[in-house]
This record gives sequence, structure tokens and C-alpha cells, in this order.
Amino acid sequence: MSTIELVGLGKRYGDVTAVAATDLCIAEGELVTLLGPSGSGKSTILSMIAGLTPSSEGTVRIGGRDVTHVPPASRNLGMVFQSYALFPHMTVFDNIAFALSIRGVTKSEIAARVARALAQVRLAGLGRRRPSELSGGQQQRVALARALVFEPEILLLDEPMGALDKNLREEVQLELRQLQRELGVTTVLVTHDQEEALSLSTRLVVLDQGRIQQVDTPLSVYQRPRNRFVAQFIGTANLFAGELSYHDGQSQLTLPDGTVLACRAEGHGAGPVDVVVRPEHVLLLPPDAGTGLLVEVVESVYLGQSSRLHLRTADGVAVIAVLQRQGAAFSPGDALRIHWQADHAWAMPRQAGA
Ligand SMILES: Nc1ncnc2c1ncn2[C@@H]1O[C@H](COP(=O)(O)OP(=O)(O)OP(=O)(O)O)[C@@H](O)[C@H]1O
Repeated sequence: MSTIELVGLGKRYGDVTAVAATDLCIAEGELVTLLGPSGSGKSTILSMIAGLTPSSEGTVRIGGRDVTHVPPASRNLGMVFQSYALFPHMTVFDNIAFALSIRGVTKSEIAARVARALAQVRLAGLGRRRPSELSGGQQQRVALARALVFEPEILLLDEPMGALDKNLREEVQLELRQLQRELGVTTVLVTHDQEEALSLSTRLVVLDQGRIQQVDTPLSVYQRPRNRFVAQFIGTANLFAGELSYHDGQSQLTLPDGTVLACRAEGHGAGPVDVVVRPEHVLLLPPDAGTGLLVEVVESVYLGQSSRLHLRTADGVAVIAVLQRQGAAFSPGDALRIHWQADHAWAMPRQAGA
């Protein structure tokens, strides 16, 4: 099992910087997800780790060894891509055995290794079937077995669940996480699916326009985003522009209408900030409460387990509140006040142009 280190790794296509010089260390046994909008460089980074795309600058190290100029087949990694590309005319066994047989591994060794890989993905006994005789989830697991049969140090997964429907996807995600933990194989995943990223990963790498915006645990990325982009890209974000100040060591936010509310800030001084508050952390008060920010109800949406309130401040800022409590009936036009606990309001330095 192995670490992955990217040192100043970048990729340019002519004038286009697909990936700016990137530093990233992935520890042994981690499952790290590259997350970002289309074109942000996720697949290019994965492909440079795999050795399929040559880098324009920088170094890739796997297990401490510089593999920047080592061909993909000698990097000891397993790969699974969205289109599993199983050979339809071959049995499951032969699909998994294929790459071993062209490398001259003996028949008895192949049989043992394929059987082990099939057992790892819980497909023991299905080796004689053809891909068309398997469900989508089973086909996906064959693709995974095909990657695991090499006993790779590193597993690279590019949208591996992309072709599965939602229920199956959740089932396969859980299995993948369990298997990855069991094997302790260092894994890099590319996905568009935020829930998948949040639920599977030890850490997330959030990318925008070929640059890393934040590397952190899913919880930290959600609760303590580094900037507006990350806050808005992961989950739903209520953003409040205001002035950060400190009083008796406590940070507070002053909104344009003069309302003062608590917030948390880390490592930056007083001045203009954007504060992010997640919908489940917005608390309501009656309009005559002596504190809080005055808002008007735009719409109240009943969702079964919860309801979602669309609100608007006097300055026209849209706010979403998700209420777990039932029976809170509000009508459009109702006046309310909102507030939050200091721990649930995260201040980020205002970026130029925001
Ligand atoms: N062969 C290529 N030639 C020129 N530009 C490329 C090439 N491959 C990728 N790019 C550009 O590099 C950038 C990053 O692409 P990449 O495929 O890594 O993004 P991504 O985040 O994986 O996107 P998606 O989520 O759509 O797969 C994009 O701007 C893309 O247009």
C-alpha cells in the first residue's frame, strides 16, 4: 500500500492551463475524492497519476518512488472508469484473467488470483457468466475485480458509479467503501456526485479552473469552506456579506442594515467578509424579538421529514431555512427574524470581485 505525492504537477494544452502547478499528499489507505465543476481538471489529475496523460511540469511519486516518467503498466495501479468496457464475448472469469494471461502469469496462479478478486467483490461463483447476464451493479464489480486482480498499491476510479441508477449506486458506494477499507488500498476517486464524495471520502479536494481550492475532510469542507466558491459548490449555502469585528475576543458580523450577529472566523482580521450559514442552521424568531435579522417569508415548502422556508431580507438577499420541526406554518409575506449560533456561521475573507 502506498502514498501518492504530487509536487508542482501541472498540465497545459497550448495556451490552456488544464491543471495549474498542484501540490497534494495522499496518505496510505486514504480515499481522496477530486470534486469540482466540469472542466476543473479532475480527470486530468487522475490521468497524470495513472501516467496516461504526460504532465507539463512537476513530479508524481507513488510510495516515495518518482514515477513521473514510468509507463502506466509499471506504476502498480488499478483503474476503473465509468464505461467498464468489459469484453461482451468473454466470461467474467476471462474478463478478469485477460490482462494476467497476456503477461504470462501461469494458469493456476491466474485461477487463484481471479477467484480471490471475485470473492473480494462478492461475485464468487459467477465467473462463468457473460457480462450481459449480470446486473449493472455486478458489471461494475467485475470492473473493480479486474482492477484488484493486480493487487495494486493504488486504485484510481473515474466516475465508477456514473452508469448506475440512484439506489444501486448507494449500495455499490457502501460496498466500495467497505472493500477499500478492508484492503487498505490508497484510492483516488473522481465524481460529480456530491453525496458520493461526502459519504465515501477521507478527504475532499475541491477544484476550480485547474486549481485546488480546498483540501479537507468532508465535514470541514462543508462547515468551514475556505471561500465562496467552495461554500456554494458543496451543499446549499446562505451567504451574508458584512463586516467582521472582534469584541472581547469574540468575532461578530455586522450586516449592512446594522444587525449584529455572532460568527466564527479563523486566522483573519477585521474587515469585509462573507459568512456562510447552512439552511439547517438558520434559527427563527418572532418579528418582534429584540434581536436577529428581519426577513420576509417568500414560500414555505413541505418536504415530509422537514420543510424548507424561502426567505428574503430587506436588502433582497435570498435565504433558505430547513426546519426539522413539524407544524410550523408560514405564509408568504409573514415577517420573521433569523439568527444562528456562532459555531454555525463561518466567516470567509471577501474575495476581490465577489
Ligand atoms: N486533450 C485536450 N486538449 C485540450 N484541452 C484539454 C484536453 N483535455 C482536457 N482539456 C481541457 O482541460 C481542462 C480540464 O479538463 P478535465 O477533463 O480534466 O476536467 P474535468 O474536471 O475532469 O471535467 P469533467 O467533469 O467534465 O470530466 C478543460 O478545460 C478541458 O477542456
